[in-house]
Amino acid sequence: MAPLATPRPPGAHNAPRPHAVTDPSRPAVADSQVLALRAVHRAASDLRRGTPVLLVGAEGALVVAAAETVSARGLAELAEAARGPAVLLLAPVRAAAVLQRPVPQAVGAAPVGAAAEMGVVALRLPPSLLDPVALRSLADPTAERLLPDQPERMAPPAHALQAIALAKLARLLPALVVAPAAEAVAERLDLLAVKVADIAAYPVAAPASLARVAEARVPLEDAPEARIVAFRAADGGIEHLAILVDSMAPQDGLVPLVRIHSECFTGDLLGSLRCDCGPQLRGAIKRMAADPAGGVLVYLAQEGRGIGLVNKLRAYTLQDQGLDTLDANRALGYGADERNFWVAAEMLRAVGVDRVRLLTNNPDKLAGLAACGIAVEQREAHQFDANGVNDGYLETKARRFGHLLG
Ligand SMILES: Nc1nc2c(ncn2[C@@H]2O[C@H](COP(=O)(O)OP(=O)(O)OP(=O)(O)O)[C@@H](O)[C@H]2O)c(=O)[nH]1
Ligand SMILES: [Zn+2]
Repeated sequence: MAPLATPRPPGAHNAPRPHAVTDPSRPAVADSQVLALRAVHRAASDLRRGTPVLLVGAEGALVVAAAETVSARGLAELAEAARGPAVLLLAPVRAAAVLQRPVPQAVGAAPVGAAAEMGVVALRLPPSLLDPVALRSLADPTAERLLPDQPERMAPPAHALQAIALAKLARLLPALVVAPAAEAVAERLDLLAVKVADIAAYPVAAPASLARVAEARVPLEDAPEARIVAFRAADGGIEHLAILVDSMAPQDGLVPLVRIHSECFTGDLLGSLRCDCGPQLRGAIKRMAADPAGGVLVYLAQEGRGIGLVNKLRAYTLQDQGLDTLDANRALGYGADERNFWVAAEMLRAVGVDRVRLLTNNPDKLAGLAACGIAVEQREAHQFDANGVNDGYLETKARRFGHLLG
């Protein structure tokens, strides 16, 4: 299926997009954009290390550290750079659990994708809670312990939403200890500064910078002519893969089968019975090889519907305590589905595909891909039987995510 491996000429696509995916040897990404992506990625890495970072915008600077990772040293740096008391930022559903009462934003039964998944709540922290163990307990519903004091609700500071967005990009729990910052002190402490506008732009700007970095023939059991193409964004983040599956009975001019598959370490590699990812992955490749149009499987490095493997394991713990897959995500402070479909759309265009027959049961994927400029000409159902363990998971996808059956 040679055309799949050849990028289309610019302008061949139906819908507008922010940037073209380019040859890595001739990056079309502006230097300023590379710097912005790099700053966001570095700030996310610092949060993961427990180091505070500075969020800078028109409304001043906020020094922030992730509640999950911050150490005593990080808290001391934060206190030194602060010019006001530290507060804890939490997603509304987590804040409601900590306060043991509803907060106005937390509408537990709201539909997927509703505004209830946005928002942030700020809590005043008494000194007894400014401690790494207490902060982890406040952030993580799977690590709760009895605390000496209760935090109180207050108005969130400027840049609070962007702080939550940065924690999510870092695949950390969206829970941050923050304070208004003295920029000069933060600079002296060598804390990294990132612009809030760059955090806001990142979900579209990073995929727009994807470049093909490697490509190889990898014969698969069900698709002997398969090729894998690797893509890397200018921030240096983890690579995404496109698996090009040639048809065993090719016919030119047909719309290819496409599957957007989010990484699932447990299901794809280990054969976990909690989900249906393994059968869907292997089944998609098999179907593509048998289809006259062949296909592309986009393998997104967005484990756990974009919350990361560690948070997915936490979500499993909560599911073992009785929550379903959707409420478990929300209890952690995440939305039901945090994936970024720009990544998939840019990769498809880069391999010459802008019209697809999408293998999915998920209506949000159809809409998400279409919103990123890919013409979804048809949906192909991609259902596998329940296995005795994932029955409740599949039932929740049908009932609460609106998955289409058949
Ligand atoms: N957060 C979370 N992610 C899960 C859970 N179970 C599976 N996943 C992740 O869900 C993703 C797989 O979703 P998809 O196969 O794209 O399924 P879908 O969105 O339900 O849609 P289709 O399979 O296309 O119909 C993978 O990244 C899995 O790691 C869970 O209980 N919680
Ligand atoms: Zn899975």
